[in-house]
Amino acid sequence: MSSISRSLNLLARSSRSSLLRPSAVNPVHHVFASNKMAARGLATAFERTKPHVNIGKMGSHVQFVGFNADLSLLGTIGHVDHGKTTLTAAITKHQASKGLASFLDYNAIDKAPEERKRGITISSAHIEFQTNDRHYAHVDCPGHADYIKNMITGAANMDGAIVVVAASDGQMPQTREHLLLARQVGVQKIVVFVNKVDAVEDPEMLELVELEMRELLSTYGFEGEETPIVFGSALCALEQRRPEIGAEKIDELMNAVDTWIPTPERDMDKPFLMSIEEVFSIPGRGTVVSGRVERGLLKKDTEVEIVGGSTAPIKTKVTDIETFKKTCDESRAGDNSGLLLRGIRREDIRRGMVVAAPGSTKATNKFLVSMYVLTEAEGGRRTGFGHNYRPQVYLRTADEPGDLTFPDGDASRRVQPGDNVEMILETHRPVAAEAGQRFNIREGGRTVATGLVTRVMT
Ligand SMILES: Nc1nc2c(ncn2[C@@H]2O[C@H](COP(=O)(O)OP(=O)(O)OP(=O)(O)O)[C@@H](O)[C@H]2O)c(=O)[nH]1
Ligand SMILES: [Mg+2]
Repeated sequence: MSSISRSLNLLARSSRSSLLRPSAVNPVHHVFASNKMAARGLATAFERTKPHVNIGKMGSHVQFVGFNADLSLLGTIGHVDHGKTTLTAAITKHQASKGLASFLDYNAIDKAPEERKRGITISSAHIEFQTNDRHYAHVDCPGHADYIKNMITGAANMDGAIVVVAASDGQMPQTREHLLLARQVGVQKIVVFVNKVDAVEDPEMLELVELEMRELLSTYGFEGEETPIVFGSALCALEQRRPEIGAEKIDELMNAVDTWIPTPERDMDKPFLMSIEEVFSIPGRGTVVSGRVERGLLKKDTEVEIVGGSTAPIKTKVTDIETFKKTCDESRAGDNSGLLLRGIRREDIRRGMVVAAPGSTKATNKFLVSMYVLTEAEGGRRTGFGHNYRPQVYLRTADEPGDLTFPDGDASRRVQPGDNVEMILETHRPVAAEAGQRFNIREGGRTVATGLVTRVMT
């Protein structure tokens, strides 16, 4: 058995590593995990070993070959009565006329009130449509706390959202609340649909709504200046009247969504990243790091960076790769690999750092995060916590002391088990993480909260 193999065997025996992976610790019931919309997230994990598994599951959607690779998850958000459900129905109707969706009428989307009361808001999510470029799963967002919890703790990331704002009212309290919600569930890109333009006479009113929306988007950390804004009438589109503000505007909206919201990349297509679980020194050869490859592909004799621990990455080259006890020329997403690093001393490397394609990730220690705080029944704390809470943060294989504060600095505020909360997380040493990264907060052997990085702050 070669020396790298020995390291990998040790790795396999160390249950510590896999146990601490966010997905494994997460005791929260994932509604999303059983949902079709999680298909993309799950598929990336399954694809490599069972390439056919998802196709059978698609049922009536078998015609959408490559479903999982390019499925984007979208949501409609916005103030009550501004037209979210009407717009969703109008989109399915318009795309259905091109053979790109099945039409769902308003009532099929707007589920029964008792269902809402029980909080099964996710069941309204079985909306799908295609554009010329993409396949979308769509949620008519309820803005319910359970839903936010599912998005924070679940496997699926929402790729983008359409915020609907009625031209007749302009932005309203829930417009703001839902933008915050979108940020909390990790949405990075938003498209605005200014609805009900049929009910507005004065073009200056539309300009005002646009101005206000751009400002509001920037306030919530979205790209207010560049965000596409489409003016139209969902009702006209649904009733097939006045195509210049109806059907044509749905086309414009679909175009905006296709171009502004990035296509989710498959793990294999992303830049290489492996979070280090173990570090070994092999006499006569050098330092080997091992772990599970999260994304991308690495060939032998390629330059990489070791990121984490400090802000400056360590540049090195991988001179040998071993996967599943065999020396090989490459390592790819899903593999457990050992990588031999040129000219690196063992003491310079620690578990929790990542091996990444040069320039693809940075180490930071300040993040805006969303968290779901576990209840005692879910294994969490009995009592809440407040400003300056200092737990242990588990992010990928990193395990760092952290400091949690409220963005508004309110030292009197407390978070209770069962809450969704937005906080600023500062880790003692910088860690490699991007928006969308999931992590866990633990203290005294229990998981206190599970979270999602929504913005990198430094
Ligand atoms: N004039 C006009 N009315 C519209 C338009 N779009 C929607 N409406 C009307 O606005 C009302 C609310 O529309 P919904 O689609 O239910 O609004 P919603 O945002 O889903 O509302 P909630 O789910 O209750 O938050 C309905 O009476 C719609 O017919 C439009 O383009 N023009
Ligand atoms: Mg609605």
